[in-house]
Amino acid sequence: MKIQHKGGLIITDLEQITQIVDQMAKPPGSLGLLESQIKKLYCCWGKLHKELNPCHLIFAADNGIAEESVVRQPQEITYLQAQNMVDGKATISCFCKKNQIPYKVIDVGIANFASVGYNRKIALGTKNFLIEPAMQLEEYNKAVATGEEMVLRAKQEKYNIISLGEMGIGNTTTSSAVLYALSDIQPDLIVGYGANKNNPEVIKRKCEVIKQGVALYKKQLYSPVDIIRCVGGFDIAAMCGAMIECARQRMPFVLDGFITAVAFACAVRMCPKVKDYVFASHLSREAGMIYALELSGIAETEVPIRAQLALGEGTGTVFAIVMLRTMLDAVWNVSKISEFESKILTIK
Ligand SMILES: O=C(O)c1ccc[n+]([C@@H]2O[C@H](COP(=O)([O-])O)[C@@H](O)[C@H]2O)c1
Ligand SMILES: Cc1cc2nc[nH]c2cc1C
Repeated sequence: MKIQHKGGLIITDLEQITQIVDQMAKPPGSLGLLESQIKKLYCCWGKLHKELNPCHLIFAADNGIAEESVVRQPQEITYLQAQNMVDGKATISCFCKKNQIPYKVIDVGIANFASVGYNRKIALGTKNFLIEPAMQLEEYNKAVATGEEMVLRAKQEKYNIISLGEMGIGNTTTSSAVLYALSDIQPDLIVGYGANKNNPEVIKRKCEVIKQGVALYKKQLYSPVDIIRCVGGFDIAAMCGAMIECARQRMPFVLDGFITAVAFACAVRMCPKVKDYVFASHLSREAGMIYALELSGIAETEVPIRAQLALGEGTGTVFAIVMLRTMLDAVWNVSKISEFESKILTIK
């Protein structure tokens, strides 16, 4: 890897990137996690970029399991909120616009005959996994291919970092089911309120559904592919495909909350080098978040933001992008500590 720093210095490895950050006029290490993140960013790219050029991808889909009383929200909200995103009227749209982050909404399976954003609709939602597998292998493959396609497009469009978000009523249940099947961590630890804050009935029902669903397919769940296909969702499959494509393209990507973290846990199992490209953004309020991160080897200390967020859509990623963008600018514009020395000598 060769990176050219201002002043013509050629940087050939991580040690030298470290040097640039350490040479900034500040006490060594005083920018904490931002320092290690910026070093990781350059390792991902393997070349000089002075600007962060982010693209935010939101995968939207419905989940058949929503009909099992695991949510209090009507399924139609997936369609309506995805449309709000496209129309600039969702939280993620406002967050992105305010921070000059282009975003794309990709319909991978909203349960409405009309499509929203990029039409990559695979079906009108997945199936209810208490009755039959959430999706067929062919459908899983289509979702993964859509994730890959969107990352390849972003690469061609010269974006140099991807952030991921999702929208789908019922997807905290599919995510907990996937995490349970992947890890065997007990459901009561990894089930949260989702979009139904402080509703204990929902938690109880989610735990039952997850145990029952995973037991139903026990003999088929050998790999993350089987798990996503049987109890997951199109959004999880698409994000998994996107993350693996990011690793192939040397494209760093930013996680949001629980659903993205579960997709990541699957992606890492399938392709361990995905871990070299991931940036966590926040610690979602959803109970399973910490377990999903831990399972995929991300320590709590690597997560920059704790703000009790639990919205999804990729809202937490926006703040992580702003942090990275701000730090990148400082790396190239803060003067060097060595410049103090010459000035002090001059004064003397
Ligand atoms: O990202 C998270 O951590 C997160 C936590 C709770 C809820 N959500 C969002 O809420 C929806 C899923 O909640 P639920 O209760 O319908 O499973 C879905 O659209 C997610 O984007 C997201
Ligand atoms: C209104 C609403 C917006 C959302 N955005 C992501 N998940 C959501 C769930 C609901 C219910």
